[in-house]
Amino acid sequence: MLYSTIPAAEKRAAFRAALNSGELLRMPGAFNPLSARLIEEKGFEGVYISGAVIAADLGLPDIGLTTLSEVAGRGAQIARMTNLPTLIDADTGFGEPMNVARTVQTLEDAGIAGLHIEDQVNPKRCGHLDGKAVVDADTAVKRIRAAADARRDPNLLIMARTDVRGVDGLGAAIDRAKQLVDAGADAIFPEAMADLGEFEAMRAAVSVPILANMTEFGKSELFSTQQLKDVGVNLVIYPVSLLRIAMGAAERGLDTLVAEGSLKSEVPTMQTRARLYELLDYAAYNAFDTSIFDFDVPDAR
Ligand SMILES: C[C@](O)(C(=O)O)[C@H](CC(=O)O)C(=O)O
Ligand SMILES: [Mg+2]
Repeated sequence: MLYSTIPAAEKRAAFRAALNSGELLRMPGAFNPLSARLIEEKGFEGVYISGAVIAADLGLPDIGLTTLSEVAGRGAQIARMTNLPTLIDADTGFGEPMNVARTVQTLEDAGIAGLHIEDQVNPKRCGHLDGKAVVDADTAVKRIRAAADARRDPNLLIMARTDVRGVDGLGAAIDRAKQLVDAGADAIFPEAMADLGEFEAMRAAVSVPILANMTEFGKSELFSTQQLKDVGVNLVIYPVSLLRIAMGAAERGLDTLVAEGSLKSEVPTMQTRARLYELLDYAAYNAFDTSIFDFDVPDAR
């Protein structure tokens, strides 16, 4: 009931320990707060909070239109739903290095366990699209340094994402990743890797944990968890997958309603009321209520 029972600092410490365990952490993207609950219940190790999903949820393309307040607000709503660590997409950090510092503190206050900041220029775009541009090394390093210096909880994970692979190739992406680690990045998100060999090369080049982005309809093939584990990837995200699944189902349901005039044939595909209430832990709220009002006052009548 009321969800997360673990303070943010403990989630961050657990996230750090898990990242160093040698296991592959699987973090599907929660497309709303309740889905974080589902992710936890199904046995995943963490919850990802995608910038593309937050933007799409607001009916916006993922080109840096969302604000820090919107992202932190949604991040807090999702983080409070789960005892798992959450990793949030902080895009380019919402401005200059000073803004990045504020972003880090705001997301820390939102109860997030880790965040990633990328080296694209503003306006940014999805890392799997063509025509991206990146900032120079000096600016990218300043963003990460500002982020690392700003956190108050040393366990807040600062992950540097580099989009250089899609612009200047793998060699340049590896050089950039090394600079970002030297600047204080605790982990590297190499965006738009072409194949497993590229992940392997990145793994060999840096000493910190690395992330694989298994977003559909992108530049990377959808590798299995075993394949990613075998090349030494530490964390895998499925950022937009649950949104795509849910929106696909919503669209099919609406088509059925139009075609058949009722949703009767869709009912077997729906989450039942009982299952929804189970996820919400509805029964516990009833019990809580009872414990408040179930008392005996002999002289009250
Ligand atoms: C990971 C990502 O940054 C996101 O916002 O979820 C996106 C995902 C996507 O658009 O498929 C990305 O740039 O890869
Ligand atoms: Mg993003």
